Amino acid sequence: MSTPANKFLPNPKTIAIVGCPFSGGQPKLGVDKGPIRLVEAGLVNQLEGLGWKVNFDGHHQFESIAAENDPPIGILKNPRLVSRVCESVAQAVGGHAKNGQLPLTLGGDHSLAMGTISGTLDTYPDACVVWIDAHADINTPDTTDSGNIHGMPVSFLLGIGQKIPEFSWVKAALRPERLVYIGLRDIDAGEKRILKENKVKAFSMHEVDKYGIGKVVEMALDHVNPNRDLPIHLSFDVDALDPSVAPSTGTPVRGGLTFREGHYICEAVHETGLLVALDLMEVNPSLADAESVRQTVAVGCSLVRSALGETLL
Ligand SMILES: NC(=[NH2+])NCCC[C@H](N)C(=O)O
Ligand SMILES: [Mn+2]
Ligand SMILES: [Mn+2]
Repeated sequence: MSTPANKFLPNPKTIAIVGCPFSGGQPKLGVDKGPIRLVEAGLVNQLEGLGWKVNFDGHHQFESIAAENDPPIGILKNPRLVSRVCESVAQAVGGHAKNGQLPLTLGGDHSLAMGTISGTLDTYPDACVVWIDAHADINTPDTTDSGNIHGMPVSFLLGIGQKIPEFSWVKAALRPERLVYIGLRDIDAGEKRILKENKVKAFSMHEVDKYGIGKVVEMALDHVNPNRDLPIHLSFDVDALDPSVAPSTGTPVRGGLTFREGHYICEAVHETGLLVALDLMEVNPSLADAESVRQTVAVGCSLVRSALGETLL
């Protein structure tokens, strides 16, 4: 099978897998095993089967980055570690993108998107971000209740909130009008205010129920990519799916996307021919029974395949 045209990638179309066994942006062990399980499930072969050339030379090793002494900054946990890991992920993703490859980042927790999206914007400054999640991950150092940085990457990318010198490498390169959310249903009070103040477009599960997923994706793309000519970075947190579909994740929230709604989003993004980078985050193989883990890993692989060209017919 050959994949349809992509407006930004040269032939042979190549995926660079950036495996990120990292859990420092949140407190639950096991999310660092997500990328290992996704690759073990056969993801590389599956993508080759869709006609891609796939570069994967092992998962990133972040051990050497481990911060010697990493006390909280305010209530932010593991701040130096998260910052350094994300900086190295930004370099990896940016490097692959500059080489004309499509970086596929496997998380790991969603703090990593601070790195992936920085890398994308470094190469494609006009790129828009489609963020699929139960959560907005837009807390600032002042608004976070948890101190978990996986709840904060978007605020760093937008350059809002208190500046922390340890994160000074993050350019505020994302413009609010280039960001859209789908799937939200668990937003902190401070985040609601931030979304309003910055006029960030968000389609919660309420809008998915009201309009249906087809219309929601069309409206989302109309907002961030009205002429369908800008590169797209798709950042998919598996907890956007309903916990009955993807149970093995650290912060499940009921009332989520169905299996088909999640896949439809990926298929529709693929159809644009504009996808330049993809994240699949927050698969945690330690948080459920073996069958739930298998189900979540399988759904993760199939979301990735849909975004990269698998079709039903
Ligand atoms: N990437 C995620 N799963 N994020 C969950 C964030 C939850 C909460 N809003 C927080 O700031 O801690
Ligand atoms: Mn989430
Ligand atoms: Mn998230």
